[in-house]
Amino acid sequence: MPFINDQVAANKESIEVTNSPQRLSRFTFDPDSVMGMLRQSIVGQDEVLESVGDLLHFIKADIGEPTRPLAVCFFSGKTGVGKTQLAKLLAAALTGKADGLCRIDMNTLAQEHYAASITGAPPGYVGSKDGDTLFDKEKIAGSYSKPGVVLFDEVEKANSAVKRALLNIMDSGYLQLTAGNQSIDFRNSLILFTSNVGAKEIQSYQNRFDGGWRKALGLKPSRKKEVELFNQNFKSAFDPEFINRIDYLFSFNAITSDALPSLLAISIEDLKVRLSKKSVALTIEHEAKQLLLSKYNPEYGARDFVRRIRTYLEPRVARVMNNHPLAKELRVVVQNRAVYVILEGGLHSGSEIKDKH
Ligand SMILES: Nc1ncnc2c1ncn2[C@@H]1O[C@H](COP(=O)(O)OP(=O)(O)OP(=O)(O)O)[C@@H](O)[C@H]1O
Repeated sequence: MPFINDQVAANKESIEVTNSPQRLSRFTFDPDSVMGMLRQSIVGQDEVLESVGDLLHFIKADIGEPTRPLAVCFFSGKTGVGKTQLAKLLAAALTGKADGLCRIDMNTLAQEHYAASITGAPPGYVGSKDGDTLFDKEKIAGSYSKPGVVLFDEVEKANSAVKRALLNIMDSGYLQLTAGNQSIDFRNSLILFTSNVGAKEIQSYQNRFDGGWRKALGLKPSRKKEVELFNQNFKSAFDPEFINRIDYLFSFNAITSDALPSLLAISIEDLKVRLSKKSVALTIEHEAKQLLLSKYNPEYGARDFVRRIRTYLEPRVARVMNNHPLAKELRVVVQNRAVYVILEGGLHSGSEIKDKH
């Protein structure tokens, strides 16, 4: 069965708009504003975002099957490329709450006996009467005007009992707890899975182009071969029953150096917002940005870059703030190939933090 995103792409040309009475969706989110926010926050994933736009319009129009979740999406890609970040931002935008996402880490459910935490304890066990599970029912249910959003992280690590429970959710929009007297309704939920499946194999294929004769000849990894590698690993990690119930497949790109300036800009903006709450303004000179950009190893994804910026820059800013409690404006500069945080106006003495890297 083709994925919905393929079908949408194929049908785009042929869909005709007819004059009809005004239709008001029960959902209050505006797909275009959500997309605007996502484009400002997620970098290097243009194809993914394009399909997210389709997904949002599909949900807003409320034309899905009423006996299934609103949509089932699978986010694939290597570590630290924005899968969880996109899930969190989507959840915040759709639910209107910063912590709107119900997140289940499948890694912790890898062993058979932990399956009870997803399906509820079997009769006779602790928790069986209450139907205790890892699910947050309110976040899953959402409300009449807001979808619920559920993320199953690292789904390939779930054991087969948990995967069977997931099939039920994807199929009928319900999870019957083992206790028997309770169920969880996912029919108003957007279901997201994340997985690193195939990422290692794609990375080692790409690494072959980093040196040797392939590099000398200017050869680049082929996208077709990468898709092939993903499909092989995807099919061996998941049963056809599972794959057939996925509506949207989002394949996240590795973060390349082209995306770094935008990623740096997002990190700086984020820091500035936090500093503004302490009445401090921050300016970062161009040379300092260039030096920060040079500290990236693409192997570890955007997460590594963002973490480096935080652990490199933020303690230096913090130290100057603590030493100068009245300082209102700070500047990040480069001198002798080292980053310094100084008080605006060049009050160097006692205000510099020397680059230790
Ligand atoms: N494409 C991106 N655009 C903007 N920020 C990103 C992107 N990718 C990663 N980040 C940053 O890196 C952090 C980690 O990314 P995220 O948690 O989304 O990784 P992931 O793809 O889910 O990886 P994993 O499979 O290891 O969970 C995010 O909190 C965010 O700050």
